[in-house]
Amino acid sequence: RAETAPETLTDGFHLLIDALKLNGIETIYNVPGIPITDLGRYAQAQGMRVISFRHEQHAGYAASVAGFLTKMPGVCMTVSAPGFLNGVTALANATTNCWPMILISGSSEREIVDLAQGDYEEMDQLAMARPFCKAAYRLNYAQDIGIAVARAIRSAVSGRPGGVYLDIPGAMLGQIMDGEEGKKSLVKVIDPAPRQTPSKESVARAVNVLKEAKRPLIVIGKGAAYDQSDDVIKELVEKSGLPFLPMSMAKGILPDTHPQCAAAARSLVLKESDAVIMMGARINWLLSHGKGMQWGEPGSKKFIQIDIDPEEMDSNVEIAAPLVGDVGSCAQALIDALESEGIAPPKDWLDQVNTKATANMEKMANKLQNNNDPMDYFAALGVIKEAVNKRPETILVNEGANTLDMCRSIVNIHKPRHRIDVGTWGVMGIGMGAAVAAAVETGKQVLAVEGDSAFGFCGMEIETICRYKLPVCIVIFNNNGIYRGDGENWGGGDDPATTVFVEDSRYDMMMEAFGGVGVWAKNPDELRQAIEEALASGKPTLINAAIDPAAGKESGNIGNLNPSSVVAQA
Ligand SMILES: Cc1ncc(Cc2csc(CCOP(=O)(O)OP(=O)(O)O)c2C)c(N)n1
Ligand SMILES: [Mg+2]
Repeated sequence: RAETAPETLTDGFHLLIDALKLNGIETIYNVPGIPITDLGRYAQAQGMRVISFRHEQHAGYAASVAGFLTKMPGVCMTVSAPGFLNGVTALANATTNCWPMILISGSSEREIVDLAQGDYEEMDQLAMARPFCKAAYRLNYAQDIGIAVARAIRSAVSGRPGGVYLDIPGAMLGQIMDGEEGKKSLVKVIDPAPRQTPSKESVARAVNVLKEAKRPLIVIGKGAAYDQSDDVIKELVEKSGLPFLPMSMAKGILPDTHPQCAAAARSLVLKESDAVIMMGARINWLLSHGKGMQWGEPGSKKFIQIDIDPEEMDSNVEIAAPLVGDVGSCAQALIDALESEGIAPPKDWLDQVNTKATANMEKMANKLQNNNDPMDYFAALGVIKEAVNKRPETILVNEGANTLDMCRSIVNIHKPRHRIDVGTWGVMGIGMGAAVAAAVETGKQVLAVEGDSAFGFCGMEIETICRYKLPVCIVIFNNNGIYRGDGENWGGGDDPATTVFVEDSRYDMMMEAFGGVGVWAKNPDELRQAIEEALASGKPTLINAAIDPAAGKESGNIGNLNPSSVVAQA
């Protein structure tokens, strides 16, 4: 009797993994649990990297940062209901930052959810996800997995990137189908984020604005960093001769030490410029909505805005020349048009900016060299600055208030996408997920500069960092409290409710508990030594840098966003 070949079968578990791998997705950031634990095991068995965290919010932050770094959607996988909800913060943050990620959550069967019959971790997750993401899909049948994953990838990366939710009821994973049929059902996405070129008229309009400008400026946003058109952006900046102002996560597309970098003369260029090219940068709260005294007289400048989303135009201020398209295509179109128009670089203006920037940098340099005891932010950041200048390949992760604001303006970045921070929302707790993703996706050394309060949002993930032996050096700026230590209650007195932080918390001992290197650094020399050893060894390290609790300002540079009470002042 001829042996009949055993029928090859596949199932939802394996089709989902095959669909992700077919589209070049090799990593899953997750917290295992019912009903997705086996999905993670099978993914590992099929050669995927499955990085398991202690909390889904940080797995989600890692997935979103992976999206920012790779232009492919980072994948976060969670259990139902509470695990899903923990992931939604990261999904919403990804959508706000325009970073591509896919949150895949196990869920309950529809017939139980729709009759609210009280399933294990029951929730109508698809409905809950919709307000916080770009697109949300549910998979009911294994044969739809190919097209669903394709749609999720395309939704995440096409146009303005963002978060996508994919709901997978547990039973669907167990559905079987013929192996060959299964293979045929898979879809490899073709050109998921097509280049979008601006119209000729829009380019001509922008060039006309630049022709009349005496003091033009380019503001480069994280959307430009995401686009990975680094060479074209550099060419546009250098051929046009314009000063450029990099937003926080756009630092490094051109090095902060570039002669046209206006970061150290930010107030001058925002106030005095008469034409501003916004390149992948939204005119939102981070730029005071384009209004107020920092922008000079109302109506004193014309905006050219490069954005992939036409609806971003006029969101806050009138845009004289909208350029709709991806950053690379728009920058190239401007280079070609400027060349044919022969517009001369604004030399006097650039000299004026340079003079101001140089003077400001000299003033700052003097502040960085101090041995105040206790150590202050300036001295500690002077050490961080040196370390990154010495190893420009290091990826800097940064969060906090003073720790964030001062690090952003003091520590130079020399390479694109080598600074990852709190993004558009200013979210605390992004640090450890970002550090894991940066290390996993790039293989590079990561230096995470954390406020002590910010670290508190994600500190348990140091166990994840140690478990995977990732090259991450965490420096906690420990001023014993949120914002500026806790002057009013510092030392706490007797009432524990008013003592926000323990004086001299020993975060370094936490790291030792998980097999990492822990150091308590109380002055710049100890900090320098500890960082040097960590970056040389690549070992997971946590340096607890003691910072003067009286240093810094409440809420760093954004205290003015706080509402004030008239009654309280009465
Ligand atoms: C999820 C979330 N919850 C609260 C907040 C509000 C906040 C902004 S900055 C910050 C902590 C600042 O203290 P830290 O010690 O990190 O830094 P430093 O000034 O150097 O002492 C908080 C709590 C935000 N942004 N996100
Ligand atoms: Mg603090």
